[in-house]
Amino acid sequence: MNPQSGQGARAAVLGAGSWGTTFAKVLVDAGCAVTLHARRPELARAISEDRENPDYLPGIRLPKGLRATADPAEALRAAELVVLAVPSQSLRDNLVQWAPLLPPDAVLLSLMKGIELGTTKRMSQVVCEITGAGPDRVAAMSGPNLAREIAEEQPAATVIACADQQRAEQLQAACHTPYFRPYTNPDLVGCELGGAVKNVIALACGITEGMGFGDNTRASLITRGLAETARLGAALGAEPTTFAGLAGLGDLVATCSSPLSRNRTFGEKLGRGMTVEQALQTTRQVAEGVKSCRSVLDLGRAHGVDMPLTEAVVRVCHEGVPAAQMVKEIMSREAKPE
Ligand SMILES: NC(=O)C1=CN([C@@H]2O[C@H](COP(=O)(O)OP(=O)(O)OC[C@H]3O[C@@H](n4cnc5c(N)ncnc54)[C@H](O)[C@@H]3O)[C@@H](O)[C@H]2O)C=CC1
Ligand SMILES: O=C(CO)COP(=O)(O)O
Repeated sequence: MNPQSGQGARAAVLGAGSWGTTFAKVLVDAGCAVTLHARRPELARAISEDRENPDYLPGIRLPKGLRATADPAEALRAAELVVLAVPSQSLRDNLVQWAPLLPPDAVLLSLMKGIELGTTKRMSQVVCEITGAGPDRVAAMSGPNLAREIAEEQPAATVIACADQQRAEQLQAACHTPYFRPYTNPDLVGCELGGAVKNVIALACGITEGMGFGDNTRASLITRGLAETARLGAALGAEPTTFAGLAGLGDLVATCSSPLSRNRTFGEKLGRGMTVEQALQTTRQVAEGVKSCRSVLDLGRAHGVDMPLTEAVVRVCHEGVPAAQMVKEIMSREAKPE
């Protein structure tokens, strides 16, 4: 990648779901040469030839310059920027297969918002572990970025987090378009935690929405959700200001409020009385919080951080506790100062 500017970079986007496809379009619109990797050849063909991803972004016209392939080696050939956009819990398996194909100096950008089950690692930590890349080559993007709105070119901002400021600026230039405005932030830990925990809080918001509660409930959950995210961040060395920014409050507000959010929608189904299994059967795209609520809680416990909302979501999603009982338990916790 051009050391001064990432503009015009040769990029591979791995994962042709709703966000991978949308971000591939952003990169093309910003002037990059992009190849998108889809698992199924018929989807790769539809993206390249019909210029549509009918499974994940029906009705969105994709740019002419966007090529897609089902062959990861072809996507990765000579890539300077490699974008990872698969579900968090499948990153490790996917990356083990892709690692031998990665060009040695490529910059690796994670779009994922989750914490790995079992290891409690953030996605950038998994990327470093599997690829051997140092922190100067690994970045994460996070912010209020509901894919469909961005695919429709509705204005939005985001954060590119990387320990190396020059790298972050390269990536910023690589994806800056008239409708997509990236900021940089050196706080990778805070940005990744913000993205992962907001999915859990969005599930909680969906659950209460499904039970018929209104805006006071949602605002209370967003605010207390932010408090527990910031507590976790403090324990893990994140910058407190990150949580007041796009990757913290910004993403929480968007995800907890939008009917486009898969996590909120999933929660709504639980709040209306579906079981997790029933809700999963009606969900095609990933709702990361359903699995990550457990790894986020494990991470909190490992660092002695109290995360009552995350714990409540784990109890509803994985311990069979009815949503109404969960609300009662949360509301009757010991009274304390804010
Ligand atoms: N969709 C959105 O609005 C946004 C999503 N994200 C994050 O980006 C990441 C990717 O999300 P989306 O593209 O939305 O997900 P999606 O569910 O729309 O697509 C997932 C993609 O990963 C592929 N994949 C590879 N291995 C897989 C496996 N083992 N199981 C299931 N799918 C597999 C699928 O074929 C598909 O192309 C997630 O961590 C999500 O939280 C972040 C910002 C916005
Ligand atoms: O991360 C997102 C918005 O920033 C997308 O949220 P969902 O995964 O809940 O759809």
